[in-house]
Amino acid sequence: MTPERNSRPRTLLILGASGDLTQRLLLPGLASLVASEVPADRDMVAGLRIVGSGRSERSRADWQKQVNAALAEAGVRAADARALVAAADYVVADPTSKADLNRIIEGVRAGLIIYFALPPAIVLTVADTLSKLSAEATKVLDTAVLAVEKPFGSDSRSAATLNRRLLRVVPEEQIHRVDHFLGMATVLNLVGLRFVNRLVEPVWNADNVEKVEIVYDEDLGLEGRAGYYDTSGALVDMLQSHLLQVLSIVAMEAPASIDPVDFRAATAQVLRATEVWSGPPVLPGTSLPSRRARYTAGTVDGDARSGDSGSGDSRSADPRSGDSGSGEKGRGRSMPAYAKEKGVDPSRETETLAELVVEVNTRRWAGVPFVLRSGKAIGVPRKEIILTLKPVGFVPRGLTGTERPERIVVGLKPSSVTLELTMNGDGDPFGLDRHDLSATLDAAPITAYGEVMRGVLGGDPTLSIRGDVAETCWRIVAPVLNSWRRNEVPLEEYRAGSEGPAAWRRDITPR
Ligand SMILES: NC(=O)C1=CN([C@@H]2O[C@H](COP(=O)(O)OP(=O)(O)OC[C@H]3O[C@@H](n4cnc5c(N)ncnc54)[C@H](OP(=O)(O)O)[C@@H]3O)[C@@H](O)[C@H]2O)C=CC1
Ligand SMILES: O=C1O[C@H](COP(=O)(O)O)[C@@H](O)[C@H](O)[C@H]1O
Repeated sequence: MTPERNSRPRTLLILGASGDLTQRLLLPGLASLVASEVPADRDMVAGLRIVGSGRSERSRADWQKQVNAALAEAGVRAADARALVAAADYVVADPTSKADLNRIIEGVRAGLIIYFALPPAIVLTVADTLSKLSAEATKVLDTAVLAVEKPFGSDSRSAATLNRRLLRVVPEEQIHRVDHFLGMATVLNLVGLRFVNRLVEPVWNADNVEKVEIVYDEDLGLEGRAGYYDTSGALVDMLQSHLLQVLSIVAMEAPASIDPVDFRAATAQVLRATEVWSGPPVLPGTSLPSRRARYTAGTVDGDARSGDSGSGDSRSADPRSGDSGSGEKGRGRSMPAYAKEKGVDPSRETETLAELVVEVNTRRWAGVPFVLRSGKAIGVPRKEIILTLKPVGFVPRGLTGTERPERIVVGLKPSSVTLELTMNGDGDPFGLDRHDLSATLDAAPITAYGEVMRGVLGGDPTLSIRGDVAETCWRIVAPVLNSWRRNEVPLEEYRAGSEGPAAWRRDITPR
């Protein structure tokens, strides 16, 4: 049975609608489609019934207000929002209860999309519950699409189990494994940048590239998400999922087309060839291919250059801010030490900053280290991909200032592409300096989650993670998770608002 694509009316059932993901990302993503100037986007959401569900008591009117607020925030005119808001409904239900799910799903008369906006720990139970529903509900599920968030399982085995159990509910083509980094405009732009530009395409390989860094450093802290984050940490939250997906596009061969089969085969090939780095040390100060650290108290104010190594000394927090910490976004915020955040179990040794070096064992990339890094509470957020190029084979005698390598820097947020070139500096034509050729891209009108929703609602799996790939990503990081569990890699500290432990700072190529 094929999913009912774009058949209208359809019902989007969000399980866990009272949560952070729904509020901050899913509804704004949907709203960006409604606000889109592209008719096909608006078409995708026209006639949609957005049903929120959760155990929390909540009224239909409250939910409609929340949907309406997201639409208004995206600039949707009240007249255009009216039908969607009026059709929106909220059902108090436990997603692990058969009776509750039967009650909701039996009533669905049109194409059903179920979005699991739920803590990863209960996803398997919910999948199992879905596989045991009444005949009437099961009939509705026959054509349903299931959208499942990351992290998908907690290791290769549990990911394989989850795959099998989801397949008891719907076939693979109706499962959408979400990774919103694949919906980021800049990540998708990599495909065009890499494969269409004569200047870029020929240098994108081990003959020309010394090192690739994929960095996603955020100034945000825990943001009240201890329940989830404290059991995952930076490696699982960011590297195992998002950054490996970015790597798969950075390193893939040109697919024959950008249809889902070709595109996903090309990215899967990269991840199947990816392993923890086994070559000579890449991260200075350690012979290991990974490092981890967590933040101590500090102030995130954007001026991190004087950051220290994270002594755990809460005196570095800004006493004037009166801010209790990471519950808010923005700058100039004092943050408590991660270990003192509400809901954190300090004995878990959860890392908030992780670095991992991997290799991609393909003809194109063998021998090139790929450094993945992501941290929270970092003073100067950096979200970019940096390709450091190898020096040219010959430099005419007399040219000076050629030591600094050229780089291609792709900004993930904000979106930009910069070619860092060596050219003549002021005055002396043969004394060279670094100059940037930079293009800043306008913010995409469709958010990354809007792009995800486009795929989910449109039944297009191009940006959905294949089931086997979800398992592969765990295989890649398993040796690191194991060595961290065995305490072979020390958990270092950095002050919130700094750039990470002092000893690490020089390693990520400075801008
Ligand atoms: N938040 C984010 O920034 C991002 C989140 N994600 C992913 O999205 C998913 C959801 O994240 P998020 O919204 O932050 O999660 P939350 O912790 O906010 O949980 C979402 C909802 O799930 C329900 N819930 C919690 N525990 C249970 C339980 N034991 N049984 C049944 N329902 C439960 C709660 O609703 P109620 O109590 O009303 O039932 C809660 O509001 C996760 O997989 C996460 O990794 C992905 C990218 C970003
Ligand atoms: O999935 C997640 O992503 C966000 C970072 O993505 P962004 O689009 O919000 O910048 C990260 O903060 C969060 O911890 C993680 O769960």
